[in-house]
Amino acid sequence: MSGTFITFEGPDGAGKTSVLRAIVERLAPLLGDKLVLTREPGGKDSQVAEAIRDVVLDPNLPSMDAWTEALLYAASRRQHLVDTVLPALAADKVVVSDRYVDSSIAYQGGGRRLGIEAVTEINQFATKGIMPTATIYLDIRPEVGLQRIQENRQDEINRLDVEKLSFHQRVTDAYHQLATQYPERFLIINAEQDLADVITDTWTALMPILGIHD
Ligand SMILES: Nc1ncnc2c1ncn2[C@@H]1O[C@H](COP(=O)(O)OP(=O)(O)OP(=O)(O)O)[C@@H](O)[C@H]1O
Ligand SMILES: Cc1cn([C@H]2C[C@H](O)[C@@H](COP(=O)(O)O)O2)c(=O)[nH]c1=O
Repeated sequence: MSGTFITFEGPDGAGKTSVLRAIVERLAPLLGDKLVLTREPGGKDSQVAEAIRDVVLDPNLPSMDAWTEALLYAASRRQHLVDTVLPALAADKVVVSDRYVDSSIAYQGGGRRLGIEAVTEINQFATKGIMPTATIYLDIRPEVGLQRIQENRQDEINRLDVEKLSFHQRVTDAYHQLATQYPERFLIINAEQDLADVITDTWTALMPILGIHD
């Protein structure tokens, strides 16, 4: 793996989509076709991973078993790695992914209470241990993120958005545990600030990783 792999993580409503849009606008003129923006579950140019996304996020499938859910996320991740991430890294590109393994550990390990170790193990199998160079973590209290979603969002509400606050609190607790465990990889951004400040802090954190000088 010779390129740079950056992931964005955070609870629902943290602002990943909004921040990523602004960061990509600034990065695109600098990196051109060296920049690959993708997301999970699913992913750019990954038909199979996108098909799994449709199933795993479908609000009409409330009977889905929690382990089935964890395995589907891991399967989607595997396919996305093979189709998109690994070829781009091999071509020395910068891959920016909206969510990756940490989401499974936080949502399925913490939120669904499957346990951090078990979910890490499933994902080790799926990814062969490929981890990002850096992870931007948009830190927000779950109640603030959920309120943003309720107040503002126009797009679809998925199976996890409708979970209770206690679920989202466990997700956030698991993220904090990961941030403590991997302090060098996790770049923590205060996502409760105004969007412009969140974007500035994210850009400042990314610059040294990407070798960009203002
Ligand atoms: N810093 C901010 N302050 C206030 N509102 C914000 C901020 N960042 C994003 N929002 C708003 O909150 C809502 C959720 O933002 P966004 O979709 O970017 O979050 P997200 O992390 O991608 O959410 P999800 O993971 O649930 O898709 C949007 O309506 C967006 O305009
Ligand atoms: C990768 C991944 C995602 N999730 C959850 C987290 C979110 O609620 C949705 C994705 O929605 P987004 O708004 O498009 O980010 O899926 C998860 O539970 N486990 C995962 O591994």
